[in-house]
Amino acid sequence: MLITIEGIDGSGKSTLLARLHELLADLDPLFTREPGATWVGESVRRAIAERMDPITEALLFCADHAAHIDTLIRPALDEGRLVVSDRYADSRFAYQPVVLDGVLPDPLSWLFRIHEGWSIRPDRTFLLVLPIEDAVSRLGPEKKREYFENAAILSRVQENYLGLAAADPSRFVIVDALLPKEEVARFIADEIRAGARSSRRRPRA
Ligand SMILES: Nc1ncnc2c1ncn2[C@@H]1O[C@H](COP(=O)(O)OP(=O)(O)O)[C@@H](O)[C@H]1O
Ligand SMILES: Cc1cn([C@H]2C[C@H](O)[C@@H](COP(=O)(O)OP(=O)(O)O)O2)c(=O)[nH]c1=O
Repeated sequence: MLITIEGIDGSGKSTLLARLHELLADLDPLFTREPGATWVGESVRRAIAERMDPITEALLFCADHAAHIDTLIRPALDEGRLVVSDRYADSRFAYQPVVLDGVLPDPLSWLFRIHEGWSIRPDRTFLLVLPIEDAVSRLGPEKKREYFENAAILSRVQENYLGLAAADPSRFVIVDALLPKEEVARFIADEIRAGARSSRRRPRA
C-alpha cells in the first residue's frame, strides 16, 4: 500500500513523518521522500539552488520520481510492504504549475502527461492544510528560505493542492495542520493502519 504525505512548506510534514516512524514501527514500513530518495535528488537540489530554468527543474523532479519508483517504491510494493512517502507526484502537480506559469500554455496537463504510463498512483494521500501566514511564520526568517517558500507562491501551491483533492476525493484526506502535532500524527497513523488492514484482505490489482 502506497501512502503519500503532501502539503506546503511549513505544514508539518517532517514533524509528522518523524512521529509516524515511531507510531507505525511494528508495520515495518518503507519511509521515503521526494526529492532525494536517490542520488538524482542531488541534481534537483542543485537546480533549485541555482534557479535553473523551470522546465529543466520540472524534468529533474520527474527524473527523481522515476528513479524513486524504480529503485525503492516498486520493489517494496512488490514485496507487499507499506510505503509512506514524504511528498510524491502531487508535489509536482501543485508546485510546478506555479513555476511554469507563463512558460507553458497548460503546465498541469503537461505534468499529468509526463507521469502517464509509469508513475504509481498512491492508495491514499494525506494533505496537510493550514493558513498561509501560519506556514510562513513556522518557516522562520525570510533570508534562510528556499525560493518556493514565500507567501504568494505558497498560497497558489495550496490552492493547487486543494484543487487536486477536490478532483480526487476518494484518494485525498485533508488534515487540519493547525491541530496539535500529536493529534495530527495519531489520526494519520490510525487511518494508515485501517487502510493496511483492509488492503491485506484485498488482493493487489
Ligand atoms: N501541528 C503543529 N503545530 C504547531 N507547530 C508545528 C506543527 N507541526 C509542525 N510544527 C512546527 O512547524 C515547523 C515546520 O514543520 P516541518 O515539520 O519542518 O514542516 P515541513 O516539513 O512541512 O516543511 C517546525 O518548527 C515544527 O516544529
Ligand atoms: C517533490 C517536489 C518538491 N518541490 C519543492 C517543495 C519544496 O519547496 C522543495 C524541496 O522539497 P523538500 O525537500 O520537501 O523541502 P523541505 O524539506 O525543505 O520542506 O521542492 C517541488 O517544487 N516539486 C516537486 O515535485
